[in-house]
Amino acid sequence: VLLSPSFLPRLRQLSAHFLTTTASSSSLFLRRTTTSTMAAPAYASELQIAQLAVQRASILTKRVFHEKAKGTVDKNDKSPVTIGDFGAQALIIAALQHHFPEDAIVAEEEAAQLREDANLKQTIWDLVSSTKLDDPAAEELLGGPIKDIDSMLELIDRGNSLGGSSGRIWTIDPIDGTKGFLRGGQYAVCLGLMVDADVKVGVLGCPNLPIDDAARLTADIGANATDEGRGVLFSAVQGHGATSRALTAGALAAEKPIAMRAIDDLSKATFCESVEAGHSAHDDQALISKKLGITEPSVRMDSQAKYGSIARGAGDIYLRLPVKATYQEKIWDHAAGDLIVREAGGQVTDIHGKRLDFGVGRTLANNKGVIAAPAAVHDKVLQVVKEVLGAKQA
Ligand SMILES: Nc1ncnc2c1ncn2[C@@H]1O[C@H](COP(=O)(O)OS(=O)(=O)O)[C@@H](OP(=O)(O)O)[C@H]1O
Ligand SMILES: [Mg+2]
Ligand SMILES: [Mg+2]
Ligand SMILES: [Mg+2]
Repeated sequence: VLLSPSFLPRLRQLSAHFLTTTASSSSLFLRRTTTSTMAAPAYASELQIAQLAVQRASILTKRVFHEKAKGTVDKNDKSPVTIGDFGAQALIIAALQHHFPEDAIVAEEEAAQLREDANLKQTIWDLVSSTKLDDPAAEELLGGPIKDIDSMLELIDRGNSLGGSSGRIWTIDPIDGTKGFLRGGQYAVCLGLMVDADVKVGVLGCPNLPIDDAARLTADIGANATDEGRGVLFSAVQGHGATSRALTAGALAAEKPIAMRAIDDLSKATFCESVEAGHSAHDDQALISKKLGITEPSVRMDSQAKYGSIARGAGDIYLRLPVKATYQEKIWDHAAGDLIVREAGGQVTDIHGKRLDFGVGRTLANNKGVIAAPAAVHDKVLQVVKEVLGAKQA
């Protein structure tokens, strides 16, 4: 039984519990916990695989980021998708499939367009098949390379789950902030695990954010910026706090706990919002900020890098007020960020004060907009949001 093929994934899953990385070395070490009865930390294996999978996918997105031609195609909804989005999704799902083959996956992209375009498919395959972690043990832990081009397409389409309120469901945004990615700004590789609709693990790879948690919040990475001093991996496990570490190309770097800034005077707060005016209502957000007494201009930044930034105290408030009443936010745009902010001492709700409900499908159909702020001041921010939006409707 132990050596039967069906047992292998479970065996890998178990062994991952006993694998841990060390900051001082670029390789993974097998480290046994002291007694066999000692419980592994909650979701330790899921966290480690998620972090390494996001790191590996980030290597691929960085390669594409530095290319002038990013292989952009338009999706049905006219939003852009690049070879980086498809490639990163394939690599993340390959690692999840290797370790947790029974789990459902809700991912943003699908392979339909690639099946019809041989060149596009080949370009992505060239990229995917030549991207690996530079630490052999870590790469092997993720299951190594994808077998062939057809397997790659199948893996991309494994992300087609409809989601729901029960069981284990991963959610992936292979490149969040694709428009920022194309503009040369911030973007994030996002992965979350929900169990019965509750986010248990959240990981965000932000290749263009400064490694330094104390760096001033800025969306601008500067023309001709290099990767020097950039690249952060944010993580959280429910009930275990949030951390940041340098994003590497191999084994995991040493982690540091992160926390939101304690702000007693809201006028000193910094708030961040989307770059695209079509994604959140800049005018309403400006009014709210003014009513809160905030004097600093907002920092406009693409992607869930906003959640990571406020979680480490580089900013304080993230407002995402709806532009269109009909738009439903996607679960992959929020799951990891929601957990990371809450584990860092924040609160995240919609504009009605409801927690984000990840259990109703691929979208946040029960929510409108997002307000993320330090727990102590969230109510005050919510109150002002309600005043401003209420006055508009009156
Ligand atoms: N109309 C509308 N309203 C709200 N949100 C929308 C809308 N259209 C798209 N999207 C989603 O926005 C995701 C990017 O969010 P950002 O916060 O990065 O926006 S912005 O680019 O900075 O403006 C973006 O994620 P990616 O597609 O992964 O980039 C979309 O899922
Ligand atoms: Mg998109
Ligand atoms: Mg997104
Ligand atoms: Mg995306």
